[in-house]
Formats: sequence, C-alpha cells, structure tokens
Amino acid sequence: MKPIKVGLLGLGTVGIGVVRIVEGNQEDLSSQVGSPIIIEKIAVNNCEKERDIYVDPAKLTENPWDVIRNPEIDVIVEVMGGVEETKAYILEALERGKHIVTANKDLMALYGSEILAKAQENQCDVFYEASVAGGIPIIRTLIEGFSSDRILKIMGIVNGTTNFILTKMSKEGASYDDVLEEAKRLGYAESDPTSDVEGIDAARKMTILGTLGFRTNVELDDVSVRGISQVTKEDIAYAKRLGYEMKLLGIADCEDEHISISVQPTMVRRNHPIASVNGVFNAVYVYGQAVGETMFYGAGAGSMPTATSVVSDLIAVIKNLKLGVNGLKAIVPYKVKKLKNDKQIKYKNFILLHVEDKAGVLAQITQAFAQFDVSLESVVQQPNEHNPFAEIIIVTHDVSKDSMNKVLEHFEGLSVIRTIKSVYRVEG
Ligand SMILES: NC(=O)C1=CN([C@@H]2O[C@H](COP(=O)(O)OP(=O)(O)OC[C@H]3O[C@@H](n4cnc5c(N)ncnc54)[C@H](OP(=O)(O)O)[C@@H]3O)[C@@H](O)[C@H]2O)C=CC1
Ligand SMILES: N[C@@H](CC=O)C(=O)O
Repeated sequence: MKPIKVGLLGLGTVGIGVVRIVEGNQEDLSSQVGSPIIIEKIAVNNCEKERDIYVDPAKLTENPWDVIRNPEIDVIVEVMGGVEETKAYILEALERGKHIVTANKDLMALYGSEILAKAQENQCDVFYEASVAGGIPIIRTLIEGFSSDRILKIMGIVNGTTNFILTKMSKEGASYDDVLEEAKRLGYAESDPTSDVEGIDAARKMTILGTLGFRTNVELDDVSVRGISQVTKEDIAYAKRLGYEMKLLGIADCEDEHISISVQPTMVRRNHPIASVNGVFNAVYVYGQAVGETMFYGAGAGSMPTATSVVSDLIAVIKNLKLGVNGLKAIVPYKVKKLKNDKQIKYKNFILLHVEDKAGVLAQITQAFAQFDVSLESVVQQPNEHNPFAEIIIVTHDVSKDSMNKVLEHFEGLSVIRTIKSVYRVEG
C-alpha cells in the first residue's frame, strides 16, 4: 500500500496534537483509509527549540517552501497560523495539486472564498473543521447535517479563552489578568490574545459559520464586534443577581432573507442551555426552520481536541483521494447577501445607570424610553450602598438597535444621569 505523505506547517499546540494522534492511532487511521499515513516534513520557526514531543530532526525545516514544494507530499496540514504569508503557501500548494487541512480561522475568514475557488480550480480539498470551536464538528454539521434545512439562528460560545476567563471571574471571583495569563499558559489563547479578548477571533469564526449556515458570503466587516475587556466583576455580579450568566456570544440570525451577525458580551438567561457552558468549552446552538433547536458542545481549544478535528479532516481528504472525488465538496455560497439595518436588528437590553438620588429622576428616564418607542420589561431603582447616588437597572423588551442608540444618545445629555455604567444584550 502506497503511504499517504503529509506535510505539516507548524509544530506548536495543535501541531503536536496532530503528530500524537497520527502516530498514536496509526493502526486505526490507516485501516480506515487503506494506507499508512506518514508525516513527511514539518515546518517550524526554530528547529532547535525544545518541544514536548520527539520528532526526527531530519523531518524539520525552517523553510515552509520545503514542505509546499516537496513533490512527495499529497496533503498539507497548516497549523502555524498567520494570514498573508500563509495564504501564499496555501495557494501555491493548491496550484501544485496538494490538498489542504487548516485550523486557521483568520485565513479562512479573510480569504476563504479565494482559497476555496482555487481549490475547485485544481480539484483539491480544503477542509477547515478545526477553525471553529476546536473539537466540535460544527462545520461538517452545517454543511452536511443541515443541508436539508433553512437555518434561522446560530448562537455560539466560540472562543474558549474568553469563556474560560468569564467563567473563572464569575465562579471563583478571579481577576481578569490572572485568568488571561492562565489561558495563555494552557495554550488556549492566540499568539496575540487581543484577538481573543476583543472578540475578533469569535468574529472570524462567526464569519465562517454565517457563510456556511446562511449560504451567503459573510465578510468580517459584516460582523459587529465588542469584546470582554471592559466587562467588570460588578457587571457579572449584576447578571447573576438577575438570573443571567455573562457570556461572549456570537449571534447570527436570518429573518426574511436578511441577516445580522454580532459578537458581544451577552447576559444569557440561566435556563438557556448555552448559559451552562463553562471554562474552555464551546457550544454552538443552531435553530433550523424544520429541525427547531439543536446544540453542539465540546472543547473549543487546546491541543488534542483541536487536533482531533484536524486529523478527521485529514482522513476525509485521504478517503476522497482513494475515491478520486477531491474538490467536489467545496462550498460555494449562492445567495445574495442582504444585511439587516439597525431598525431591523432587535433584541433585549440590560442597562445600568448611576443617577442623582432625587425626586423625578426615574420619571425622566422612563419618559426617554417611551419617547423612542422602547418598551421596558423591568425597572428597579435602588440606593447605592457606598455612594451618594442611586442605581437604576433596566431590562427592555426586544427593541431595535436604532431606538436603543437614540435613547443612549439622549441619556448623554440628561444632567440627572451621572454615568451610563453598562449596556448589554440579553438573550433568553
Ligand atoms: N491553540 C488552539 O487551541 C487552537 C488553535 N487554532 C489555530 O491553529 C493554528 C495553530 O495554533 P497553535 O498551535 O496554538 O499555535 P502555536 O503558536 O502553538 O504554534 C505555531 C507553530 O507554527 C510554527 N510557525 C509559526 N510561524 C511560522 C513560520 N512563518 N514558518 C514556519 N513555522 C512557523 C511555530 O514554530 P516554532 O514552534 O518553532 O515557534 C509553531 O510550531 C492557528 O491558526 C490557531 O488560530 C485553532 C483552534 C484551536
Ligand atoms: N484562541 C482560540 C483558540 C481556538 O480557536 C480560543 O480561545 O477559542
């Protein structure tokens, strides 16, 4: 049996997991595909670096082109990250007829359509299951499992680092900075963790999920993004007191063929299944017109869970190779994209205000909501224990983003409001 030769770009957190699974499960994997699988060459930044795994030094190179241009190699597994340089490697590999497995959501969110088009041109596979939600097979599920349905909503905790941080802040009262350091040490965070905490990583993943789920070409700029760096322990405590959990949620919905996609810290009603997803775990909730509610749960980051998705993709590529059907499954979004405007985007809001503690304040505030047609679910006014002002906690009904923005703008000019302390989306 002719072995299948794989070129690996990267031997970090995910790359090490890939080598462990390919070597550790060799017998089972090769039985599934009918050929031994050999990792032929591995590109790294520094061949001398000490690693948590032994690999034959002769396999290592500091030049990724040695992998891409190696005629022996059938499949490239890209787990090194990066965008522009990596795109050049991937495009040339495709031109050379090599199939691609990648965990790189940055690359797929920005250049997915170009890469998939190049793959089709060259009858190559490009699989990227690990790019969203680590070990959860959500991409295959959206493409294949929901092919018969119309997806109306995708809601996900798709960043493990931020869920790990919010969970530890909420359950253990830990400090944001300490937990972020821990997430870095555990290999969950991106090399630049700003993209985790500012919601950019989640936005990239939602771009991919939105494209596949709504079968239209969602771009990163279509996603409105807010991260967790401004979420305070006080906000988390308020959420808990009102029966919610604070989560960084990606929310994509489709109504009358118009879509909206956002990533933002969200107060999720405690009885919603996604509210109990903690730590580095991810979950993707999908609502289909026919199927109704579904949810997919698992580790969203880390070496072995992510490598599981990568190696499953590798197996899929090799099976296609054996059948001679590579390149047939590239998804081409076919619907014209229509984005909702701020009048069409509607959700519940939580607002915490610090206000003057005097007569008539509450009336002025509720009057402002009425003026902009924002209907309220609850309003609570209470003195602040340590300060000479009062707090007003408001939860709205579903209201348009446009109306809500007008209320907040109006509040900026109201002298009785000292500070608009927090505003969060509410789900459930
Ligand atoms: N970590 C996770 O949980 C997840 C990661 N991903 C994605 O997987 C990819 C890899 O992530 P991760 O393993 O965490 O990253 P790491 O930083 O741990 O590893 C990156 C690897 O790539 C090598 N590398 C980086 N740049 C180059 C280059 N220009 N030339 C040659 N080698 C290079 C590094 O070499 P050296 O070791 O010598 O420095 C290292 O081995 C990223 O796209 C990431 O977003 C996706 C899902 C989960
Ligand atoms: N940094 C990412 C890694 C996986 O994509 C995360 O925390 O989810």
